[in-house]
Amino acid sequence: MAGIKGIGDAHTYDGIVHARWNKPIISALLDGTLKALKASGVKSENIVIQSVPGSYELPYAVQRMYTGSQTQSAAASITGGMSGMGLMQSATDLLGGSTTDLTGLAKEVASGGAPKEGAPKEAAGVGQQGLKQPFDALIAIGALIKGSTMHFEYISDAVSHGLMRVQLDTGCPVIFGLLTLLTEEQGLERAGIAGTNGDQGHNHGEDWGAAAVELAAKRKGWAEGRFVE
Ligand SMILES: Nc1c(NC[C@H](O)[C@H](O)[C@H](O)CO)[nH]c(=O)[nH]c1=O
Ligand SMILES: CC(=O)[C@@H](O)COP(=O)(O)O
Repeated sequence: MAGIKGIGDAHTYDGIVHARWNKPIISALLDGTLKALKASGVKSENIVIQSVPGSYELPYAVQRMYTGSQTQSAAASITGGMSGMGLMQSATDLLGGSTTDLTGLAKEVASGGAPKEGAPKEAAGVGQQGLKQPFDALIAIGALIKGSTMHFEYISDAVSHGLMRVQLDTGCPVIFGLLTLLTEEQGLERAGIAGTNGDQGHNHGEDWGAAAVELAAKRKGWAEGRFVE
């Protein structure tokens, strides 16, 4: 692939779900992810952001988001669009009571950047017209910091396997934006906000956004038997 910039076109739909633990780290990672998506040409209105309490919830959330996007886009193509009905409204109606969990979670406008305190809050902007197609890629973002028990190991292992399972089961790329940290400092460095000025390290969110765009483009090519670099 000649370069990432520009390959995420106006028809690329990305879903992001982030945990709310370790908020400064998550906020920076989310900002970095959005920056990379937009730099590559993905439109803000085609990015849907959801939050969940903690990283353990990430596999379930991406799985349900993808299923919801498939249902939503199928219904939209049948009815010729669901104008006037917001994404989550229609997802709720279509998926019924079994998915009430996600519909109550916080949603943030992609252009608004970092997650704010006090989720849940009402949706605005992103996805209000409904998805015209299922997500091309999903990005799961979380920051696990090791404590003094085995909790960290169990969650890290479960989430890693869960996210892999979702992408292989659904065929939708799921970008692994889970930091498994021994210290908070490691997280600040990997979010690019370490040091006294808060600008040290490398923001891995930028890599995740770029990976999502690349996988979305390659996924489309592979589906048609086109193998380009
Ligand atoms: N300790 C951290 C958690 N813990 C919460 C779990 O992920 C989960 O939400 C809870 O067990 C309910 O199922 N989550 C993180 O993302 N980061 C942590 O450091
Ligand atoms: C990520 C974790 O599981 C961790 O923060 C939990 O801490 P602890 O093992 O001290 O309960």
